[in-house]
Amino acid sequence: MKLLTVDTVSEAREKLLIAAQQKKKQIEFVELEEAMDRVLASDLVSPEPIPSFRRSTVDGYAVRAADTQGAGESIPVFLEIIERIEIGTPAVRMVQPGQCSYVPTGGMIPEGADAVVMVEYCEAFDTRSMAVYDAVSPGRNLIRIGEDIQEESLFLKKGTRLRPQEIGVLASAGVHTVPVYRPWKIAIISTGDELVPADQKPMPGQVRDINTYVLDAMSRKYGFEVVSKQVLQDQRNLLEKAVDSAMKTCDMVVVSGGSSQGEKDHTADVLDQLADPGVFTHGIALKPGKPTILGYDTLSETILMGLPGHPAAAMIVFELLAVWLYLQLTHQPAPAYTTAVVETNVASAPGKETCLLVELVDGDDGYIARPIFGKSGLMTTLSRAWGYTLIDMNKEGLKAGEPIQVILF
Ligand SMILES: Nc1nc2c(c(=O)[nH]1)N[C@H]1C(S)=C(S)[C@@H](COP(=O)(O)OP(=O)(O)OC[C@H]3O[C@@H](n4cnc5c(N)ncnc54)[C@H](O)[C@@H]3O)O[C@H]1N2
Ligand code: MOO
Repeated sequence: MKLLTVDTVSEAREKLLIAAQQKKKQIEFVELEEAMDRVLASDLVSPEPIPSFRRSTVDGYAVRAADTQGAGESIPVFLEIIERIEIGTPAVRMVQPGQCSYVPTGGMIPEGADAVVMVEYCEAFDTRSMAVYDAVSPGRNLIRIGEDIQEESLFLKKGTRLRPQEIGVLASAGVHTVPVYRPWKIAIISTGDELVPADQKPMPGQVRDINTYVLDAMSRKYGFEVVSKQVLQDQRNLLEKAVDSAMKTCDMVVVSGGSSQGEKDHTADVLDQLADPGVFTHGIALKPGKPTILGYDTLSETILMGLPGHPAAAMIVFELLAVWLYLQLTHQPAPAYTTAVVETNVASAPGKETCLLVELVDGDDGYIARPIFGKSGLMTTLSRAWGYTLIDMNKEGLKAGEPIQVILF
């Protein structure tokens, strides 16, 4: 086992990124129906404008706007009807001055016309002409060519997590096979002789397993594919076997517990022994989260992560490192944040970056961040938190009223 110095969060991130960039490109194509929640792996440029023809947004009469000037509720202008355009078929006849064509909602605007008057403002005068009671300006009640997506324009950026509205954009642009990042396969291993599943009543000295559930939920929230979840007794050979087998199939193996200095804390040794080059960080200048372990195996291209057993620390480290790394590599934006002023003075750990959990309450000039204090073994602190702020390791703390950035969970 190498002697390792403690890294700052940004040093640890940098090392993780360098390791993960060695992994092969991970792009696959999925059918549009399967693309929801996947992350786009290429910038998408439309070869054609959308819509490709001018469309009416109402049921009405396509007119030359200039012809309607002076029309009003009691003063109609009279226009000759030259065509009834059907939805889904091209408009045939050009609208000349003094003429109009009926057009349904979504129908093609004929040549010559530059606006549509809604049927409510039109009255048949005789079989061939229409009294129009509304003055419209050019462009009224129609969608221009390329108004949704311009020809040759970038309409969806690499790194976009596809929501239903993006599925709609892809459908409109005719992208039915979508380039997306292959989700990282992750194995979650929790260690501890004291752990029992959530559906069991713990005996004295035992606790219910939290981390497996939280890490599974976090992984799924951010789009990892969870391939295995195991809870192991604190036995080195069991951990070796589980990590060795997970490395064969996974992009990331996360072990919670056993990261510290106790007699049963084997995680760092095991990860370092099984991987090449192995562990590159054991200890981060972060509170909570100090005993974090990070490593990489070149042959299997696996990122290895040992998380502190304390549940709040495990979740925070996973968010700050595993999620951060995955978002970076898939070009996704960082989690959303808001600004707030901190409600009270807060002391921070000297020489360590402090992750301060906060609730947000409404103040006169925006949000007030109310700190949530509590040990990293307590899970409800995270459940109450709207988000967190990172206090720089060179700062002594925060002063009441100081503006901060709150990264939202
Ligand atoms: N002498 C020292 N002791 C400790 C140090 C230290 O620097 N010197 N660091 C403390 C800090 S900070 C943390 S965090 C923990 C990290 O410990 P481990 O990663 O070795 O984790 P464990 O000892 O296995 O567990 C710690 C704690 O968390 C509970 N736990 C573990 N796994 C789960 C789980 N899946 N679900 C729910 N709770 C879990 C476990 O029961 C312990 O209470 O070390 C400190 N000690
Ligand atoms: O720093 Mo440990 O990671 O609280 O609880």
